[in-house]
Amino acid sequence: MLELQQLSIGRAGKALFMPLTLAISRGCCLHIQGPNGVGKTTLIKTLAGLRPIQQGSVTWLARSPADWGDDFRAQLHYLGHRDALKDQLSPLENLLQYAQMHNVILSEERALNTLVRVGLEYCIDSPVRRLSQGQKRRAALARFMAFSRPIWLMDEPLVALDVAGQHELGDWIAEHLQQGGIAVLSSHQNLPRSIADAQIVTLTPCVESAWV
Ligand SMILES: Nc1ncnc2c1ncn2[C@@H]1O[C@H](COP(=O)(O)OP(=O)(O)OP(=O)(O)O)[C@@H](O)[C@H]1O
Repeated sequence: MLELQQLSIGRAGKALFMPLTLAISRGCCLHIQGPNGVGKTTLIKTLAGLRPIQQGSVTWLARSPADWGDDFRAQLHYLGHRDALKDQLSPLENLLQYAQMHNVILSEERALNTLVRVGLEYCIDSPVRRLSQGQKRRAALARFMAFSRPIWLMDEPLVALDVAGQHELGDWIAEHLQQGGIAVLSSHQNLPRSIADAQIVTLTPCVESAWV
């Protein structure tokens, strides 16, 4: 279970949204909603361990990210606004290099199968700089599918995907949930039907001024 207890995060010393307390069980998807600038991206980055927690706590399986240490990063896949791909490398090279950087054994056969599954069969060997935005997003999502990690954190994952791709992504997330994973995502759009029953949290802008 991923638990947030009275979690407050901020920018420039100011809390962004009212403290958040919630629990996400295995097999569940959390859809983070809220107006522009309320802090959805910042929250997801914080859950990914990319930004500090100012107040409150986050625990995964009852241990804080600090307790997990370096092992915490291995519990999750993170997709940000940028697809974090190397432009000069192909989707296949990106995927294999990503696995190597994370000390994961990934055979070329499995990497190829994954890229076919995400719809990149015709551009497996093209440099990423020649791909469309939607193809880049699919290449980034291939990481999630190539090797299993229990926590999927996705910031606006539907952006740039065509309608079919949005439904495919919904199906991939639903499959991940069926396997006992959890997913936390932000989206201004309605979620695809296969994950439309996601738990929703709407961030409320914090009107109070600053940290104590
Ligand atoms: N690099 C930065 N430095 C300082 N403040 C920032 C930075 N990035 C974002 N912010 C501020 O942090 C707040 C939260 O931004 P964030 O991107 O998390 O919001 P969001 O809810 O994801 O917004 P949107 O729906 O527009 O994507 C905003 O008020 C923004 O101005």
